[in-house]
Amino acid sequence: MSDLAIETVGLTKRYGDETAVSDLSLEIDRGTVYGFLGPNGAGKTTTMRILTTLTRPTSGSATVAGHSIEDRDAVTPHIGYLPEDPPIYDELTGREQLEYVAGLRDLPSEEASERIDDMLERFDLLEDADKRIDAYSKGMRQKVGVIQAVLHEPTVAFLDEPTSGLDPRAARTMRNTIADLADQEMTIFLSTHILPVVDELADTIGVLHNGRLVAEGAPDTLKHRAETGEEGSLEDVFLAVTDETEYAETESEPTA
Ligand SMILES: Nc1ncnc2c1ncn2[C@@H]1O[C@H](COP(=O)(O)OP(=O)(O)OP(=O)(O)O)[C@@H](O)[C@H]1O
Repeated sequence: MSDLAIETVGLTKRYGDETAVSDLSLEIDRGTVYGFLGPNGAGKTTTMRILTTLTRPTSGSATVAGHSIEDRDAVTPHIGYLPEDPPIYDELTGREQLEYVAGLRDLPSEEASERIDDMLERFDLLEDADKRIDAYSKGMRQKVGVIQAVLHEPTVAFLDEPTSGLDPRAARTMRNTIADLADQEMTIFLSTHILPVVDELADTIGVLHNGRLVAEGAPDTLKHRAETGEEGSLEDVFLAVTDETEYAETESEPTA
C-alpha cells in the first residue's frame, strides 16, 4: 500500500468561468499533519469537498487512503470530515448524536460507548452529554462535530477550522487531541486561518491562493524561505505568498 494518505494530480474544479481549484498536486504522507492555508475564497473548502467525495473535480485525479475519489464507497469508511458547519441534529443529545454517528460507521456498541465517553471526557462535555444539542453553545457543538469526525478512527481526518468557537482551554485540548491522533498514525488535513495552530501542529504546510498551491514546505523551511534567507513568521510568509501585487508568478513553484 502507498505511504501516501492523500495524493492529488492536477486537481481542478471550475464553477462556470470561476476556477476554484487549479491544477493542484499534493503528496501527503500517512500519519502527518498537513496545514492547509489560504485567504478567503482560495479554494480550501472546495479541495476538501473533492477529497471527501462530496463534489467531483472538473479534471485531475486523487486518491485518499489509497482509494480513488471516484469510488465514494471505498473512500468514505477511511475518512472523517469536520466541515465549517458540522451536520448535527439539534433534537438529539450530544451522546445520542455520537451514538448515531457510531451506528452509521458500524462501530460495535461497546467500543463506541468507550470511545464516546473517552472523547466527551477529554473535551469536558461529559456533564452535558445528555442535554439536547439545541441547548449547546457554539463551542460545545464544535466539540461534538470534531468528535464525530474522528470517532471511527479514520485513516484521514479533514478538519476545517477545528478550534472555531472554542475557548482557550478547549482550543488547547483540540490541539493536543490532533497531535495525539497524528501520533496514532491518523493523517490530519487541517485547514485554519489561525496560523499559530498550524505552526505548532503541521509537519507540512501548503498555501493555496486563487486555487493554486503557491508555497509548500515544513513550517521552519517556509519561515526561513520568506525573507531571502532571514527568518520570518508564518504570518509574514502567508502575506508574502498571497500578495497579489508583490508575488510574481515565477516564484510560485512549491518548494516541497
Ligand atoms: N458551489 C459553488 N458555486 C460557485 N462557486 C463556488 C462554489 N463553491 C465555491 N465557489 C467559489 O470557489 C472559490 C473557492 O471557494 P472556497 O469555499 O473553496 O474557498 P475557501 O478557501 O474555503 O474560503 P474561506 O477561507 O472563505 O472558507 C470562491 O471564489 C467561491 O466563490
